[in-house]
Amino acid sequence: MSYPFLKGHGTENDFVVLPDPDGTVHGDLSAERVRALCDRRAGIGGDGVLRAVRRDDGWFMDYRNADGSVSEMCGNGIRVFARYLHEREGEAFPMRIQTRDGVKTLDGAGDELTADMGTPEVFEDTTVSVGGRSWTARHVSMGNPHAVVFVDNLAEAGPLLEEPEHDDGVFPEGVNVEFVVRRGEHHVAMRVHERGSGETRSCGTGACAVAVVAALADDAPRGTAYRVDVPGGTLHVVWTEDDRILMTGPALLVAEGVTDL
Ligand SMILES: N[C@@H](CCC[C@H](N)C(=O)O)C(=O)O
Repeated sequence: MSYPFLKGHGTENDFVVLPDPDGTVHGDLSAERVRALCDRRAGIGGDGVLRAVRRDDGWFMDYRNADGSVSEMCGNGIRVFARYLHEREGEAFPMRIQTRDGVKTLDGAGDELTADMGTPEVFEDTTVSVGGRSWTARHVSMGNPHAVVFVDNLAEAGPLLEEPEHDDGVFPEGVNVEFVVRRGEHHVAMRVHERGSGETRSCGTGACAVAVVAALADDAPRGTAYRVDVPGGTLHVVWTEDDRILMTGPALLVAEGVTDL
């Protein structure tokens, strides 16, 4: 069976978009099909899949990681999803998109879009380890789980070929781990190992979690804008007076076609 797809990315966190307005094309999208689509040699290639399903009350972003697992939210993905809805489905900004972490509002013009990512939850410190080396990490939820580690050098954690070890009691469903350095005032850079996708070029929810931890460490007033550099570009994050996280960054559609994968 052939079906349409598009390919897009936000700061080089890349996704296969699957239009499935009636929910009839992919049914219960299998983990096996997601893995085949995301395969960078035998498939289209991507860090995840964004399945677009129209519900009675609006569009739902059915996000899957490259290994076929489900996540609550994807910050770069939702900007790409909004770009798709705007350019191909005629949806106007601001637009509301349903996710497993509730409804998110997307707005913007031109190349950059802003996502209202909701209210962060900050928990106790925890520990993550790579290659026998351990760091203290701050546990932050942006709907999905993050462990944020400040380091002296982004190379410190090595190549991140495997999921960092973590406390399964704290993160029973796994965790996204960000390693972060300071670049200047309200300016940080990060690497990420994403749950279900490996080391990627960017993570939007991760950038939000990082900005939250940096703002707390800086005792920064609400409304302070943080620049977060990732290997694939730059995101800007603001923690607002009303306790919401606004993330701004690029979202591009770069290809489309049909596949029978
Ligand atoms: N790349 C995403 C996060 C995708 C989900 C994550 N891997 C998880 O399992 O929680 C982003 O931009 O936020």
